[in-house]
Amino acid sequence: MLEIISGAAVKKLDTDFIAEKGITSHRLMENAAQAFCDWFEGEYHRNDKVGIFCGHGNNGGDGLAIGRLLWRKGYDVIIFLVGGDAKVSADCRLNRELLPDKLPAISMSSDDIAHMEFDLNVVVDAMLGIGVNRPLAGDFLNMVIKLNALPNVNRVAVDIPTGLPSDECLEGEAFKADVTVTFQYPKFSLMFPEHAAFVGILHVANIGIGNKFMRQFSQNRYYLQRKDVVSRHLNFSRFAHKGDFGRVLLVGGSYGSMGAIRMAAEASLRTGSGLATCLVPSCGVDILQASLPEIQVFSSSSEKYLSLPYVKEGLERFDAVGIGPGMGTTAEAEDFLLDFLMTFKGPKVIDADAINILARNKGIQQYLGREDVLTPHIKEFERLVGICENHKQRLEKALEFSKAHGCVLVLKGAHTCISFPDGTQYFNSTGNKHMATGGAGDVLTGMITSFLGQGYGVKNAVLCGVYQHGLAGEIASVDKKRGTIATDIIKAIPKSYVTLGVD
Ligand SMILES: NC(=O)C1=CN([C@@H]2O[C@H](COP(=O)(O)OP(=O)(O)OC[C@H]3O[C@@H](n4cnc5c(N)ncnc54)[C@H](O)[C@@H]3O)[C@@H](O)[C@H]2O)[C@H](O)CC1
Ligand SMILES: [K+]
Repeated sequence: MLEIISGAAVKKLDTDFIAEKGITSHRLMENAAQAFCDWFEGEYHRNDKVGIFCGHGNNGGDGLAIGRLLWRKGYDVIIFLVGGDAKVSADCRLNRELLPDKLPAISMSSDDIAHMEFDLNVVVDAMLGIGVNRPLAGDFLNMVIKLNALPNVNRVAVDIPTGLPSDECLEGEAFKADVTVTFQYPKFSLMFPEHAAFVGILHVANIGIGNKFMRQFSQNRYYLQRKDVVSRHLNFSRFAHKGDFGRVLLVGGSYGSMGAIRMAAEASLRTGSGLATCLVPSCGVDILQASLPEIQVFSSSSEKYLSLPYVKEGLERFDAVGIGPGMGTTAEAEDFLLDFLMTFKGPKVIDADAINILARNKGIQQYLGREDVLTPHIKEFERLVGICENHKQRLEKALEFSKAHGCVLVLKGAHTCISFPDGTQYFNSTGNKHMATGGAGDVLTGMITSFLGQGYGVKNAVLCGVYQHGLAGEIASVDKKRGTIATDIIKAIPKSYVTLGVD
């Protein structure tokens, strides 16, 4: 599991690593530059005009080494040196000295920054990295504003966009990257939605520092990747029958909002549940049976409202429950929900309106257990805990909530953050902007419920569910882009197993 450590710890991390390996800091910078170039070669052509904007610290040193390596590979490179007379770091100086004579390198005066015209296809930002310690001003600020405004260029940030602090929220301006190639581990602030427009697509480049070195700086924050998920999947024997894959119950729906529960149910089947049942008000029975013949439907006696007594006796037959999608927040829905949560003690995913209802109730702890998973998006989350100043505070409150209530909290969004009562937080690496579409959350509810029902422990169920939901979204959007809708994500769930090599 890849650690997300603080920017402040990186200096010590580097020192420990190079001491143990008996290499120089210059060698580590060369590794970083090489890792960047390996990625770059897969993305850009030799005839692209590449401008590399280098500062005076080690981020600038990376940029210079990148320039030298790309130039040797035959790329059309120009180096721009930004930062005037500021003190140059030792490795940055060494890389300035190593620049081949024929590789053009221009020192940018304030006047150049104001007036120079650029003819570039790719802008590589290596002005400032995680050493940034104040808002941008002067030459750096003017350069960033100018580069952000250039039309028709691809913008790539080295390690972190210039101006973004690694652990805090941005104050002032920063470079707006289309892609950020970050070294070794994603910096904490790259996970904040406020920074999405600056970070662009995130790529993590391995520069060879093993987890062993990172672990001593652990902050119990992890970046969830493919390799962490595959081994968490259960294997089923060829003699398995449908009961072995779990019976799940999806509870919710109301007049005009029956699609949400239908999507959750279909997602649970596509994730592998043996049997899926929906519990809905009776106005939903025909809709669900006609649109999803693979499920069973239980209904309350009421046309409009969910009720429990009718099914109370049969609840223990279900291995897991997903509750909330489309349920509404009426007083009737509230009575039903609270009664249901007190009755069914098995693992549950609590989503959407079920969260909104819990948010207006005091003492919600009594309704939540260690196998329960809440899946709010940001607005639902703030109904639970109050308005937050920024995402950093939201992440702190998510962890506090999980610890205080002993349940799992999945804060949805780009880099969905999963908080566990043991104090750990996991940030998801899959998914993209095309998943911001109505019903995507219902699909996630169905997927996590399915894994819980299949007998996955709660940690594995949530990590697999969140990662694979994002992966299915990526697969679905390959040929649909902004036309991707939630049912496309459901259809892509089987392919996500294929991609992971899980049968
Ligand atoms: N293990 C790794 O991840 C490695 C990362 N590397 C790269 O090194 C940078 C961090 O380098 P550092 O020298 O510490 O910091 P910067 O290059 O970001 O620059 C610091 C420099 O800038 C001054 N400064 C700070 N804020 C401002 C500002 N707003 N305006 C002007 N100047 C500012 C500060 O005082 C310093 O003088 C990391 O991001 C990676 O890119 C290495 O390659 C090795 C391995
Ligand atoms: K940078």
